[in-house]
Amino acid sequence: MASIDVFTCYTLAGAGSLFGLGLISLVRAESPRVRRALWLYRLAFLCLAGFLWVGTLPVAQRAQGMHAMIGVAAIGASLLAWGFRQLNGQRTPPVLGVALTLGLGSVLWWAGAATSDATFAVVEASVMSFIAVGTLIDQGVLLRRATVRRGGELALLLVAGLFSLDWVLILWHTLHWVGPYPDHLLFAPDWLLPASAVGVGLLPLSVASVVFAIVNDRLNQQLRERALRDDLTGTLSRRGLREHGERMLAGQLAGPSAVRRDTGIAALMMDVDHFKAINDRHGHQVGDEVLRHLSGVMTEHLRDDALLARYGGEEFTVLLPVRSRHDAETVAERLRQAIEAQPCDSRVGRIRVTVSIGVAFHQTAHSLDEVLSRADTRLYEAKQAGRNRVICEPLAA
Ligand SMILES: Nc1nc2c(ncn2[C@@H]2O[C@H](COP(=O)(O)OP(=O)(O)OP(=O)(O)O)[C@@H](O)[C@H]2O)c(=O)[nH]1
Repeated sequence: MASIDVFTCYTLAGAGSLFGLGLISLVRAESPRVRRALWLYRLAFLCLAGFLWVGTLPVAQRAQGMHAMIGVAAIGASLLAWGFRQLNGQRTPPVLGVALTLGLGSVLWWAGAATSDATFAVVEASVMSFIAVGTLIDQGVLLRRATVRRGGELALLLVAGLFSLDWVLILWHTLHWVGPYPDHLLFAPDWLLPASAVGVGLLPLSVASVVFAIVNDRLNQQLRERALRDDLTGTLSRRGLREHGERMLAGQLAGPSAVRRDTGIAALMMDVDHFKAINDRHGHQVGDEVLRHLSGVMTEHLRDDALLARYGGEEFTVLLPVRSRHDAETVAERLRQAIEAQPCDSRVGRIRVTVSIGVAFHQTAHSLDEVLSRADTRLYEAKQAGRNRVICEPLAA
């Protein structure tokens, strides 16, 4: 005899799904993609909440109730898998998602109504194994491709792994089953039954809490990122430059801004020439347009590995990995020329802008403040020398 009543676990699964529904409804997301994912999770938990109904049926009606519920549970599990894809930015065409989800549920309802109990059991175990293993593979591939792996996503992968293992074992035992048809419909030997039942019971609970944690974690990340951005231009703010810049200097940035062993870092301090005159002549709003235009031109001409920040009023800073002093000077000169060549098409017409740039190099043991201050000194020299030019610190500096 199994030491645990499977129907108690089904009731737990139903209650856990309702809890999950409540938990997911508490999450607020800004991105439409995440909002769609949350709707898929809500629908999934609504389907799985049907287990609560089965748990409360009189014993004589439970088998029939389970036949109906297993189709709904397959729809729920399929929606969970679809929700995870959506959460991770993978586009699943809605037609495909709906067709697969309803298709799997229909196969089970058809098998429950039109085939023998033994055939239904095999179809049930096959469909659930297909969803579980498919989800596991899909999540594994998505996480392998992801640039950042966080604990929440790995926890979800672990849940999918355990769920898959459970269903593959159930499938194997169902195919080799001899004996009467169990009314709880889990074809597993006594040693596996409690684990499978608890697994079914805990799946919605664990998925709901992990998804809740993932979405909240991303929201916090977004808020943090926003705090590091400048509202007007969308470039890094001074605080953002400090945070990302310190990490770039320490060689801790991953992705395109990672600094390789053979590269140094150049700091460019750039100031718009006679910006006050633009404000005075056309007003602050046009001045703001010019600043947005400048950040657009610079973003266009900088590689992905550069950090661009608005350091203050009309002063911008660029930090970028370079192989040599010559490279840094080339990048700075390219930016200066691009800005000079591309006037700002503002509401009052075309406005020509030039910039002065000071360049310094990061050497080991130099702090961010120190290297920025050296670049600032060169910027001052560029202004003194007549503006619209690049001045680079000499090699020995
Ligand atoms: N529109 C706008 N203007 C700003 C902003 N922040 C600072 N400013 C203006 O930028 C101007 C900077 O002027 P100055 O520091 O005198 O320098 P400049 O006129 O560019 O002259 P040089 O730097 O010497 O070439 C000031 O008029 C500030 O009010 C901003 O966010 N938007």
